[in-house]
Amino acid sequence: MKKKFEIAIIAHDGKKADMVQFVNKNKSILQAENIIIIATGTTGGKVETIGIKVKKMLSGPLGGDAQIAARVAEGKTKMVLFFKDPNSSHPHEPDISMLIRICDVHNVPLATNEATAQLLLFGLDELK
Ligand SMILES: O=C(CO)COP(=O)(O)O
Repeated sequence: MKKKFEIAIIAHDGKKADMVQFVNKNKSILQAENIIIIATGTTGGKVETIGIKVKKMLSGPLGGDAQIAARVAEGKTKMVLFFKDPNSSHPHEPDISMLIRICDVHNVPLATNEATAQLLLFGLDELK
């Protein structure tokens, strides 16, 4: 558990409060010294308010999901925790689909809801 392990967190507007709560709940796991957290812009800004260090990408609609997809493709991001809102539509849906596809192409663990995200964090030691 010494090698750097980059985790991306992303939340749609309707799920941002859940994400902040989730990150807070999992602080002890996420603040391990080798874990780097990156996020889409607005999600990252919210998570920073609880004292978590986050490297912020662009906001989702401006290309943040696409930037994270590129990092997955390059082998930099090793896990994606994405709290999608299934009840809202997004102008950047093509970027969201691209991110999901790229995770599948590169066999990178991707959670699209909180329950799965929790299981992935509990399984983190298996992956590192
Ligand atoms: O739109 C998003 C994911 O598709 C999230 O982006 P923000 O965190 O910038 O709101």
